[in-house]
Amino acid sequence: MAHHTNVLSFVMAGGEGSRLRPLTANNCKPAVPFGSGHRIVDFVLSNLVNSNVLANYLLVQYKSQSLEAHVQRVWQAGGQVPKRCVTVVPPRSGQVFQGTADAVYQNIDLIRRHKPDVVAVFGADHIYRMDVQQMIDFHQRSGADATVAALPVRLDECHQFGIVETDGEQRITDFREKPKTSSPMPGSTSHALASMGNYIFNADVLLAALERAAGTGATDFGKDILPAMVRTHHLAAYDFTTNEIPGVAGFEELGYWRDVGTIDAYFEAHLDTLGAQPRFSMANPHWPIHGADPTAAETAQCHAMQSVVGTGCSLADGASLERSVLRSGVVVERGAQLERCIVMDRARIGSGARLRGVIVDQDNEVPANECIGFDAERDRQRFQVTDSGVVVVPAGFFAPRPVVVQPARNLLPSLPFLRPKRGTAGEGVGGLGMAV
Ligand SMILES: Nc1ncnc2c1ncn2[C@@H]1O[C@H](COP(=O)(O)OP(=O)(O)O[C@H]2O[C@H](CO)[C@@H](O)[C@H](O)[C@H]2O)[C@@H](O)[C@H]1O
Repeated sequence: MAHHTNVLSFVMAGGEGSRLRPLTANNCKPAVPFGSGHRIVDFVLSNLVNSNVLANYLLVQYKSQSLEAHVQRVWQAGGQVPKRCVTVVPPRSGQVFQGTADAVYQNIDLIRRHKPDVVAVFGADHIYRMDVQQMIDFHQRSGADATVAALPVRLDECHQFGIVETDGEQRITDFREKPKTSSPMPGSTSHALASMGNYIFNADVLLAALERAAGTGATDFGKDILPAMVRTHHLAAYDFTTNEIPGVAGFEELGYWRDVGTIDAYFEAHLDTLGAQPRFSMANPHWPIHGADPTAAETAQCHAMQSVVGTGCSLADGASLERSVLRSGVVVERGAQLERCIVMDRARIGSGARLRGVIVDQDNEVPANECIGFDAERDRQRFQVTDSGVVVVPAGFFAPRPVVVQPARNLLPSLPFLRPKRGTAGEGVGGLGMAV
């Protein structure tokens, strides 16, 4: 039965995340922070590990340093999750992953070595809960060669997704990657069935498909492999809306799933997690999202005024928070007001500052009485502002004051080589992400 199925997973974490700029200036997309203590990659990894899939390979390439450090701390050290349940795999030196299928092809030896029954190929960029075992059960029951997880999306969003058509019995009859237009799915006038970028393959089918594709320029599952497989194989669509997660509250959105590929989608998904009756609750003990510092949830976190506050934050008298997320070590000085804001680790908000609809990235000390999010014209002159008016203060914009090491003045003239270049100690702090 499915629970004894040997599963190997590849999690695709090599995306550049260009539409999340400037948040991806120092992080790849899966490493971008989410909520008060997580990173985006924690959702897919929690889903796999909670589903008892314990052999997971995370395929990385761009700006993967912060991702690797995070995976090492949370997913390899043991503690919250079984030890070494995730292995990070960058391309071999001098190589790049040309696309998702090429990334798996370059690691085909892992499939040969593990000899799994099925291979799960999952994206790393989404906010959701999913019991992967239920998808594997469905895959095996339907007798498919490969199964694509799918859910309805609005027709005007179809150009962002792989769109599947089925015969009504969950067998895929057509797969088109990001089509300009789509027709609605049966029984709907407004929605079509989209691929979530999560696939289950029978291992032998995947091996053969990758070998066949190699050298033909077919490098991507969505663009090349799946559309071709529809004609030669039995492909099934797994209906994500039937996936059942324990502990989901009645007020939450059924089948919550968000592609946080743009700043607006990323910002909205944060708001979805806030309040007493969130659309998506971060605190479900039956299906935990691992990755945050455990003390964050227990001791330092408070939900006052529909906000979350990460570990080691400090809020001065009269500071006010509304529908906001503070990550760890954030300082909000006296009288500062934050409304609908995401403040990244260790940023400081000066006294009396007023921020509304703002993402403050790391390495910022917002000056006292600064005002952002109230004057769109002025904001646009200084910052990136999204279509829905979210302002992004990039890392290092309000550079923290460097720590100046006082040189021993009387020694300097005779020992010029000791003269600190613009404050030695400040270099590490002030030197980060200073391009803006
Ligand atoms: N060269 C590479 N090496 C390793 N990892 C890489 C990679 N390039 C991208 N990735 C990762 O693979 C996943 C898919 O990203 P892609 O950019 O390939 O496709 P996209 O998300 O646009 O569409 C996909 O996901 C949507 C759902 O969001 C589907 O509808 C659509 O059919 C599907 O192609 C992401 O997690 C990304 O980080």
